[in-house]
Amino acid sequence: MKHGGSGGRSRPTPLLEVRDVTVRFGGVVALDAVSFDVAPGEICGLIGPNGAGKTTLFNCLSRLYAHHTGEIRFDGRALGALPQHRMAGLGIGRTFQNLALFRTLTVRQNIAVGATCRRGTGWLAHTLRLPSVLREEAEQAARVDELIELLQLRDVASVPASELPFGTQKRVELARALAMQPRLLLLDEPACGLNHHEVGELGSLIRTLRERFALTVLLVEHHMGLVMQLSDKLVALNFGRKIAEGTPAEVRRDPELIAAYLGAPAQAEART
Ligand SMILES: Nc1ncnc2c1ncn2[C@@H]1O[C@H](COP(=O)(O)OP(=O)(O)OP(=O)(O)O)[C@@H](O)[C@H]1O
Repeated sequence: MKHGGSGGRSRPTPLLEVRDVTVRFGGVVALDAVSFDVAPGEICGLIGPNGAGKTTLFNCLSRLYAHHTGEIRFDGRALGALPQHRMAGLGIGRTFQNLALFRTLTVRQNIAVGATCRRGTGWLAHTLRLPSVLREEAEQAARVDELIELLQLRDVASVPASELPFGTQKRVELARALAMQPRLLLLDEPACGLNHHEVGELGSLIRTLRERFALTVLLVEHHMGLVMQLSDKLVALNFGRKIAEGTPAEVRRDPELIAAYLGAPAQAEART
């Protein structure tokens, strides 16, 4: 049974609903009427060959890109209707394919930036140092400490991010995203650049984090071993179109997906 399911009878109300989303860059159709749902608590893998549209979809979910048609709903609310500055507090956290850390800030400071994105108190309360502000700051510091422990960053907490190995920087970025207390976590190629041992650890870490923080996860990943063993369901894209959706066992047998990865002639159609 899928995590977050209800005894296999009916699926719960989706946390994320993607409906007929289309994005064009000039003549290139990066996403072509893509639709799928992600249920609360689910780990959904988004797969497809290079240029399939996976990052474009992530960028639409973070409102970095606007979709031309269709609708994206998070917890029942249309994302397009929200001003961009409200996104940070909405409950969608993400990591980036090429890392987006503040390089000169320490590990602790990077993670703390994520925590302050969720600040609920206003500037006047901060100026007056009201008890609510002190309480909030204590809670944020405790969350940063917890994330430093969970992601095994204690020994490097005072080290500038730029001085750390790539795999450690990825854990810092993950911690910063979690500090925002997301309900939906978007992971863009978390296994990229990691060695075999680190990929194994990453799989267990993502599971642990899902349980600990009641997360729903959307995962873009080229590492098929990881995405197949971790995901409750998969959505496969090719040339911007959804070509398959289902459990890993169902999707891995899909002829169109196999052809897309092997580059069969049938898939060589232009997308313009
Ligand atoms: N900002 C942009 N301007 C123009 N074209 C873009 C832009 N972003 C993406 N594209 C194009 O849209 C298509 C989908 O790209 P996207 O990066 O979403 O694919 P992807 O599945 O994430 O690929 P990869 O696995 O290589 O990261 C590609 O043809 C890409 O060149």
